[in-house]
Amino acid sequence: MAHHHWTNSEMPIQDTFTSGSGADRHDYHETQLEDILPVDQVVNDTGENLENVDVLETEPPQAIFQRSVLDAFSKALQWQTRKATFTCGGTLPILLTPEGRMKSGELTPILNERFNGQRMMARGVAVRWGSNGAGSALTLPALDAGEGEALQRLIGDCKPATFGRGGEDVYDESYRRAGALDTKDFMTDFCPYESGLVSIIEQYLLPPVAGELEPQVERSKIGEKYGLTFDQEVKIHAAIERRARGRGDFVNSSNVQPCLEELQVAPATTEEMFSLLGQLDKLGSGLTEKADLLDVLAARLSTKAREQGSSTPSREVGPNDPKRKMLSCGLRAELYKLNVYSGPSGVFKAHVDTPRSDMHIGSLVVCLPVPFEGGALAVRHSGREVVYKWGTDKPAIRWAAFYSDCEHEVLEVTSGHRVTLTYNLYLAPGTGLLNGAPKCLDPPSLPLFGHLHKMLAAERFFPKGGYLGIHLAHSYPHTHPRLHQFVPSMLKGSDMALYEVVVAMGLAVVLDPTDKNNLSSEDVIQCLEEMYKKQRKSGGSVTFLSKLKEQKIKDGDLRGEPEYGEDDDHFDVDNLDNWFIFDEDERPSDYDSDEARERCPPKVLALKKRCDARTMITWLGEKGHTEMSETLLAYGNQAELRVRYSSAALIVKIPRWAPRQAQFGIPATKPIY
Ligand SMILES: O=C(O)CCC(=O)C(=O)O
Ligand SMILES: [Fe+2]
Repeated sequence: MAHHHWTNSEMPIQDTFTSGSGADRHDYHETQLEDILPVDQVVNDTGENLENVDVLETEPPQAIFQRSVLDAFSKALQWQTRKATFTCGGTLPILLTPEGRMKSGELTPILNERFNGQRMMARGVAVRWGSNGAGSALTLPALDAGEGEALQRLIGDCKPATFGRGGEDVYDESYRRAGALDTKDFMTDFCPYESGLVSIIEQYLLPPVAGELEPQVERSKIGEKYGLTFDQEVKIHAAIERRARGRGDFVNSSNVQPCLEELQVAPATTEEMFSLLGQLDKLGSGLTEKADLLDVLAARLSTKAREQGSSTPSREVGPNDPKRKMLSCGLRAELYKLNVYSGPSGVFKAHVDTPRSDMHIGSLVVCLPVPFEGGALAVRHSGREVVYKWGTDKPAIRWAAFYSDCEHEVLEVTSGHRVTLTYNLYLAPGTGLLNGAPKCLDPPSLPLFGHLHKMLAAERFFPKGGYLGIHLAHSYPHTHPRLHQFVPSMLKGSDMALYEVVVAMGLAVVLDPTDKNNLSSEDVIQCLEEMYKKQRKSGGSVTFLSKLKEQKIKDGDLRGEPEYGEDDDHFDVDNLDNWFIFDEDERPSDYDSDEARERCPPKVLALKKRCDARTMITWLGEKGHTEMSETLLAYGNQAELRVRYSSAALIVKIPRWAPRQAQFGIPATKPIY
């Protein structure tokens, strides 16, 4: 077969421009709207399937249909991000000029604009392979006969591609007919970060909280009612569900005790246990309602947690803790293989990729600009399918990413060569892998470090110590109703730099959301003081980060309480004294005292505490976003998706001069690093 390669005349520039906006951009098959709806929610135009006759009388069928479609859609957005978007893909057009490929760095903004803002590759993709002294190089798209020959060589140098079956790598042409190179045998200058692919995939495939990649537990009101953490709620549901199989709304009463024991909330005495069992199964029918059991378990678990107070298990996030997943907000793409599927019968039948670790969440396939026919990539999840048809007749890089548990398949390549790079996608702490990961960044190199160091080394700067509140420059979005704690790994740009510097200095710091009244959490000062004490005791900042994390995730954050001031609407913060029923001279020094509790509504006390905390803090900078912007996608009165942007501040404890002198008291003339 004569090798096909692109020439400049075949590929005029104008053509390249139009290829991105025409039909060619949508040549993958998109899921129909009906596919999104659970079967029982698909309603025909006449509304015949609807049970609710009342609605039928007052609303035209069309409106009912529309509403149910939108309802289902917004539900999907809310709870099933994971299912609604299981894959995404796109095109990176390669710009060819009459002179051939452009050199890197020659793209102009005008060209970008003409291309609908879509990113373009101005240069080809280079691949180098072969052993020492016998290496070859190739740039794709292949523009002349020489490059065409090099491509043939690359294909010839690939090894037959195996795949995993029954725990071992096997070669079976009826299942996979392809060639492959290992990462140790080739190099490429294609970079999924540089081209913007990783950011795009992060945006589409990473849910707001990566913990949602875990199987979803239907949210119950119970968690909120009893102030349970997410983990506690999951445990309760799991304990009950495991014993309720096939019994609808009930569990066998004989299962109540095992549930209580599993959650370590069983009554201490037999009498108590009997009374509890009697309470749950009043009729002695042998069946207990799930809802009742849920309530009892939740109540007992929450009481127990309260009794144990601050001695609850550490919330530290270790390297193997599943919470690490929740705190991840970035992706890392790791090059895995170069694959070649050649016509007429290159194929990889339906399979699921082997998970490489528990942080492995998906795969990225990048199809290099080599012409071929057939060879579509089909990706499936929950009975839905997206087919990427990439038979490239234009020099472009096509790509697709999908979750690990998606079945996928490369349909038969009928002619040409389908050359792909595959990447494993891993959850990572955040853009740039800054926080928590071994750092390549040296905080003293940040200009801020010098500034802050100078301040701390001056005796006249807070000689008696104090608290510094620094408003963050960016605001941070939250879409999860409960898991909206701030984590350092979310921080962007200058905020991240500030945080890194403060931590590197060994200062006690709290990352705290501020509400619309500009108030911090009520225990922010207490939290800083505890942290400072612990640091002094341990004699340094080595364990500092994990300590911070431990304290930062507070129960309130996990409880889904309206943390950001919604509830404070009833209180006029400036005139709080109207609510505060003590006289000036008889104010209790301790808000937690019994006296204070007796005479003040708890909300007022908490608010007062926050107001007072505020006056103890010296504030720097402007509050980033003065109001919470809320995007509300609501239809009817139930399902809604909210994105909240919240401001936050870093609150730093400045130690008194004496301890500070020991730490920072170097002469101002001496260079800092
Ligand atoms: O090359 C492709 O399109 C995908 C290959 C694949 O599924 C794999 O390597 O696991
Ligand atoms: Fe695969």
